[in-house]
Amino acid sequence: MHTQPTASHFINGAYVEDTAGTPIDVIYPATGEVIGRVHSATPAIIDHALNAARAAQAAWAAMTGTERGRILRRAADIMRARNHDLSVLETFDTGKPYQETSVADATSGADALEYFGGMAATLTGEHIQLGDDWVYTRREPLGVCVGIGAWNYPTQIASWKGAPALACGNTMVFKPSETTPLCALKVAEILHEAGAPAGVYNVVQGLGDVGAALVSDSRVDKVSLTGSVPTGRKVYAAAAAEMKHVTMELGGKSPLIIFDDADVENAVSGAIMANFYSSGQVCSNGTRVFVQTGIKEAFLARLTERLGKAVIGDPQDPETSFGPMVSEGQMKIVQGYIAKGQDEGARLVTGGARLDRDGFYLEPTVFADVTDGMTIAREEIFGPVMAVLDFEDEAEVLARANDTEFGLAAGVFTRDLARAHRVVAGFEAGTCFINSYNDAPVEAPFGGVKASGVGRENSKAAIEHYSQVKSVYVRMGDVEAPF
Ligand SMILES: NC(=O)c1ccc[n+]([C@@H]2O[C@H](COP(=O)([O-])OP(=O)(O)OC[C@H]3O[C@@H](n4cnc5c(N)ncnc54)[C@H](O)[C@@H]3O)[C@@H](O)[C@H]2O)c1
Ligand SMILES: C[N+](C)(C)CCCC=O
Repeated sequence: MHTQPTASHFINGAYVEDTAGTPIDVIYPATGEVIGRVHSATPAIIDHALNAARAAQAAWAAMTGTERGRILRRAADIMRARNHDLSVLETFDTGKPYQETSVADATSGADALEYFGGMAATLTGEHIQLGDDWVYTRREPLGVCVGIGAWNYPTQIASWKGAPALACGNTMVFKPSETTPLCALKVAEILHEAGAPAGVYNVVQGLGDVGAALVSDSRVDKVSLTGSVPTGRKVYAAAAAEMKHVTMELGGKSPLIIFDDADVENAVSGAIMANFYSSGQVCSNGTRVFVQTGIKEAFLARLTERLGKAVIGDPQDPETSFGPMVSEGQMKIVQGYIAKGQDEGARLVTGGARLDRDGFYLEPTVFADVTDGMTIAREEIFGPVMAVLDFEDEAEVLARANDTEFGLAAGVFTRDLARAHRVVAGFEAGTCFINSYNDAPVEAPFGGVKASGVGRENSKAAIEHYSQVKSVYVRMGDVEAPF
């Protein structure tokens, strides 16, 4: 099958193999078939990648922002031109429907490359006049950045981390999730085809042990992780031990509040986008759907009707709108949560079963009459399971929405815009939506508060997390000293 990569790793501008590393099978989630194999990075491969990134960094940073930006923008153009092939690969890697990958993955990666490519030339310090003396600041790169990815958006994550890092003059070693190792290799290939010098963007494969080895290496200046909260705690602690910079894009259990006065059709569309896109495997999903009692039955009836229209099947078929879980393991985790929901007394409105076909397919599932203490209302499920909770008034629902260790995202549907802004101001969440859900344009900061993360991806905010400011005091006259 054409998904077999040329080799496991991309280092110093070339594909590299070391078959001494543990084999990692690439499994197509729609069939369960093994469609490729990579090898986990050995210590020699990790060493090679970090040395390459270290060696390339000074010359990359010495280029003008215009030159670096031109390369990133060229990479964006190549990525867009290859959107079809990259989307097919993303679908093999993740099982997400081509209908999604063709509009949301390589396109989002290209947006990041284009946006930060455009911004690279504008990254400057400032001048601060102090009488005759003055201070100027230099915006400098951090050095070598390590990116570690989750499996739900492999092309997007590799690009969202790589683009701002490279724009600022850093180099990167990226480790994709072991579940989806293929797409990041293409990102590396494209960047180098666009003119990125050897060593500027490298990819190594592996499980958590490879990630941990990268995080604790003294050649690394910054770590950006997309992953679960438990992994985030470990990575943050390891990075802190050496005072490295971090970005943590972690999990969530986000609230979506639907008031009685909301447009039902839009609220249902928002709830679908907040729960069933990518078969529910989205970090920012609004999986605690608080519905005001006056609209509840109309909402549930229309939601069930709309879910009946999901086209579940071969994810490479452009007509398919709902695909499998990424892996058998993830499917089993989600099945465990569905069973827990039933055991704890939630009402199964629709779905709940595994499909009788090859691959890791679960039905879109909705539970109603969920209460705050139930496991499905407290833990991140990362699958197509929506929990609908009742509420009566605004103050009550806001307090319940915030009663969680997570704080990635939150949304509200209402026609009363004053209320919408008031509710959003009260949300303890980093990424919020009014009468919409899960939009993530590159121009907007994306990230979480509380246990959901540290730092922001995308937008101008990301620059703060991939650069540091040096302050230079310039005295124009004599120096006064006490003795
Ligand atoms: N906030 C966001 O932007 C965002 C985006 C996508 C996914 N996520 C989160 O990711 C999770 C799902 O992804 P996952 O199951 O791949 O997460 P995970 O935490 O299991 O793994 C994430 C990555 O970390 C690596 N890793 C594991 N242990 C490590 C260690 N000790 N040191 C260094 N690296 C280590 C893994 O190999 C993988 O590449 C969910 O919680 C989801 O919410 C967050
Ligand atoms: C672009 N989305 C759909 C909001 C996904 C962002 C990454 C989280 O999983």
